[in-house]
Amino acid sequence: MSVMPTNTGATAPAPARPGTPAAGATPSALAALRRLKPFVRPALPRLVAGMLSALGASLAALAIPRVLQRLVDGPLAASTRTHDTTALWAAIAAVLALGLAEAGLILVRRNLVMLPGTRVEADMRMALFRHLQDLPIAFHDRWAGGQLLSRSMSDLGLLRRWLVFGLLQLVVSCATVVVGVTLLVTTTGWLGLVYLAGAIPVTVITYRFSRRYRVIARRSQDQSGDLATTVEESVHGIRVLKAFGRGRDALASFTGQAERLRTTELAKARAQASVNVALTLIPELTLAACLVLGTLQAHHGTITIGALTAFFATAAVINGPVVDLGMTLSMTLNARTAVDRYFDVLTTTNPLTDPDHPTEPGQPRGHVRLRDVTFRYDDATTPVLHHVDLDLPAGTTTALVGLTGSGKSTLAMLIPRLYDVTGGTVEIDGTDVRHLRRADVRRTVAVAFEDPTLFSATVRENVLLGVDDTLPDTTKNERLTEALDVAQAHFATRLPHGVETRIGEEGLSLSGGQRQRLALARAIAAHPHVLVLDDPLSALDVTTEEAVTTRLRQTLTHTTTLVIAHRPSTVALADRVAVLQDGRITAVGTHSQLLAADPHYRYVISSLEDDAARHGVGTLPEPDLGPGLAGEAETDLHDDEATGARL
Ligand SMILES: Nc1ncnc2c1ncn2[C@@H]1O[C@H](COP(=O)(O)OP(=O)(O)OP(=O)(O)O)[C@@H](O)[C@H]1O
Repeated sequence: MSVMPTNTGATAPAPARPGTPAAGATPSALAALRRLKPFVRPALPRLVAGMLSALGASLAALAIPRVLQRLVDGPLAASTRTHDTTALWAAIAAVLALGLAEAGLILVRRNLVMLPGTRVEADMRMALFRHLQDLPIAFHDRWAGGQLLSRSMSDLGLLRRWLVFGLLQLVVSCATVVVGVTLLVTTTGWLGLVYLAGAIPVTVITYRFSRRYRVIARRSQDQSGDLATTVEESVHGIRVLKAFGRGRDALASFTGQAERLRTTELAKARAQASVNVALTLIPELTLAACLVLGTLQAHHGTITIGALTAFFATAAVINGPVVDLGMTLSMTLNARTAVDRYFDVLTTTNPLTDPDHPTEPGQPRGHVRLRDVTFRYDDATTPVLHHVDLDLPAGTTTALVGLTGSGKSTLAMLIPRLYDVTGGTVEIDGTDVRHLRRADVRRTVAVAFEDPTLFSATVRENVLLGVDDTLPDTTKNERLTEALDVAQAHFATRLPHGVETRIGEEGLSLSGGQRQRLALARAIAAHPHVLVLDDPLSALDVTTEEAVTTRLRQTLTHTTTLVIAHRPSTVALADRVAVLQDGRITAVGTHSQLLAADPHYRYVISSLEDDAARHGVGTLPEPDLGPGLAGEAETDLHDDEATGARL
């Protein structure tokens, strides 16, 4: 059994992932180039100067055969009679000067294009990262991390190499071939036309190659992205794979993907090799035909020996770019695929944007209201939340309780507008969150998730992530100390460098409970008016949880808090409890009221208690249910169990 994802892109042309056009649907090469304009424009002067240097170098190379022709037909022929070598030395000096000019111009070209190439790459990378930060969670739900990684790293690397080398090579090669062939045709007539005839098969072959190679290049770059995703997921989930002894499966799956990529790379190399053979053979065969014709012409005196020498010297200069055309073309097609893949992401529009005319937030109080809220995930057919009405008065703490999959986390994510509702409204202090700037909403609402993400940064930087940068250091320090204290994260001060200790990638060097407490501290340090806690204490032991709960209760007096409770003891934080059942709020009240009146709540709490008892973590003290109610709860539990609705 394979535990690793199998990516369809490995065997077929680019799969039509959401937001990923298939290879055939990509824009024309010219349109693809036009998309680069905003990034390339600042670098254009240097790129053009580099291109002119390269053209100059190429013209110098093409001028050498002309000098040779004059040398052979003039001074060289004369010197055999007069023994005067002055003109010979002058011609040698001219060839040397042209050779030096060519080398110098190549050096200038390299220096000119290196800087703008790296600039364009860096700018495009930053633009992509900025866009990824801006795109909503719904986008990130759909896109695999490895695909985004390969687009921002290897694709942009390909593009840079093409800009600093491939593009110039392409332009210079075309110019060299056009100027060279024109020279051949105008100076040698029929001989030049025979050489030009070689262009017909070259054009047909390169056209076919381009069509074929484009598809393979897209497949290869998509497969690299899939492979990067697999590496990322398996490194991320290395503990699970090891714990379940699934290393071999992971390796087998990875090997399969790597093999498919290898097959694609081989197909690429084969396509390139066959075009290279053709592009080497055709000019050579053409030259052989020209040699026969040229020799005959020289024999009949219709062409001078100097002109024939110049013809072959010029043809040798043209042959270089023609032979390299396969490589230049494949570089261009790889870059074009990279551009397509890059813009697949960059042109993904963000439906979750700031309004054109945002409402200016007044003095925030933290009153949250969900009115008739319905929500459906993009890729789902049915809504997760149905006509949810929930009022969270300012300064109150509400626990959200429900069976697994009932939609608690989804509801919580609507408050900071991580998703937009599909129906109804989420309001903060009477204003629809969609009418506020996202920055204003996120300044008002802080979130701590069950699965805490910590960044490769110091404890201080992680905890102060949501704190206004412009605040004075003393205020920031106070916030840090208070947040660590409330979250019972005092361990942070005992780390080797205290709060300045860098914590490993995603905080992996810390325990689950320690990471959770730092994530909680981060939410508290932001001093939000609304705090959303998605089961933030699940990894804590009973004693620590109790200490955190006590401190939170003291601190949250002025904060509107919605806490998702997976453990009965977390419910103790709340003034009141809202019950979510299959995406509907079915009851709101105090813990005791609900225990007394709501069978589903009793079932949920009893399930949570079972779960907590199994894991040896906190339960709520038994409230006075009154005669008969405890038994009722038990009956309901059995009823629910009978229907299979088990937590
Ligand atoms: N990104 C997503 N795309 C599509 N469906 C999703 C997505 N996230 C969650 N769901 C679905 O929405 C439903 C509610 O999920 P949600 O995570 O909100 O439930 P929950 O009550 O928080 O569950 P739990 O207690 O297990 O955390 C589930 O059926 C889930 O499969």
